[in-house]
Amino acid sequence: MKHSDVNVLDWTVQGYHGELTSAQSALRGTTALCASGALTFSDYGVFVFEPQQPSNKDVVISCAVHGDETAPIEIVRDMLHGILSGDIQPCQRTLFLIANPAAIRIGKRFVDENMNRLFSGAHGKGQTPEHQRAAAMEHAVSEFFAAAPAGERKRYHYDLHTAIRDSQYEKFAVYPFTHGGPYKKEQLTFLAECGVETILLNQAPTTTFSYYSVRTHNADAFTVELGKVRPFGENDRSKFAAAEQMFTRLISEAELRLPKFDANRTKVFDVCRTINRTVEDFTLHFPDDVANFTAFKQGELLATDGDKEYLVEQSSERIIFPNAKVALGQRALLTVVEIPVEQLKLV
Ligand SMILES: O=C(O)CCC(=O)N[C@@H](CCC(=O)O)C(=O)O
Ligand SMILES: [Zn+2]
Repeated sequence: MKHSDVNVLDWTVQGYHGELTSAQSALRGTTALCASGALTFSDYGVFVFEPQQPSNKDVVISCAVHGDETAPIEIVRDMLHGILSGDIQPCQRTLFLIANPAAIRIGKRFVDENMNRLFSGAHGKGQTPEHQRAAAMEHAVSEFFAAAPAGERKRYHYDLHTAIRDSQYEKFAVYPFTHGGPYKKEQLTFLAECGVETILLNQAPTTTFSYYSVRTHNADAFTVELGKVRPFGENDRSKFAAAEQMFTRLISEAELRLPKFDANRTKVFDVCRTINRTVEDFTLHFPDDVANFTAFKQGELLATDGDKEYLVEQSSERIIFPNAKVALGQRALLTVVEIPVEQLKLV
């Protein structure tokens, strides 16, 4: 059986669940020779492209940390099929990850635990398949970066998601905590070229996949939100065309030429509060159809966590990622305020 005969997404989900024929499962650990290099099917949901010619970038593109966020899964699937068919000819080392096949199978955000709270060691505290898979994803990233040729290299990780709600800014990215380090104009420009012109600055360490790659591997890494969660086949791919094109260019061009940084292109929001759910009796005091980045008036009640009331503290405080159903101890809501790009330490 040839690698190009399989649908990499079906192969991943069925292989993870032990449902492949022996001919299909025999592809695990094998390599397909492609137009510009070799694509190894390292494991279910783990695909490593090594170019024939030396490159200077190591790029990780991941999807399905949340299993119902299908647009990124379609993008990764189609990029892999493009590489196998020769339509995409990468010249940069690239690791593609389909992170949570079990959650894809049931069409849910997760099975037992939110995988995007299990990185940077958090997976060591539990035994669910999601804990194990988060560890496996970290291992795949570590092996990939460790296997790079010697010399000066640039590491990137784009962890692709879609949001549960509508958003006033359809596409946005989370810039993980930099520990005081500068923000990169090149990355803000790359994201803007992807159509991602809204950035959220996280101001604390987290257990997300993107923060893991920043902190552990010194990569430029982002959680990239490409619109709203929809079932497979219902995504309007024209909305992500710029992002797909830029990810393809990133891995296919020896030197990606970007326009000059333009501070006016990007809106930047700083996280001002993280509101956690600590008790069963947690309520959000606004409707489910209130979009991400909606601004509230000072003094308005946002949430109650048992007896504790969370009121809007600042004018123009906006909400993002509200979810009253998160597990106890987890983030149920962030509030953000817009800040001028000029306020950032930029390099
Ligand atoms: O729409 C939502 O409420 C959640 C969308 C989502 O999965 N967002 C990520 C953000 C990760 C980060 O902060 O870098 C998540 O909640 O895991
Ligand atoms: Zn997500």
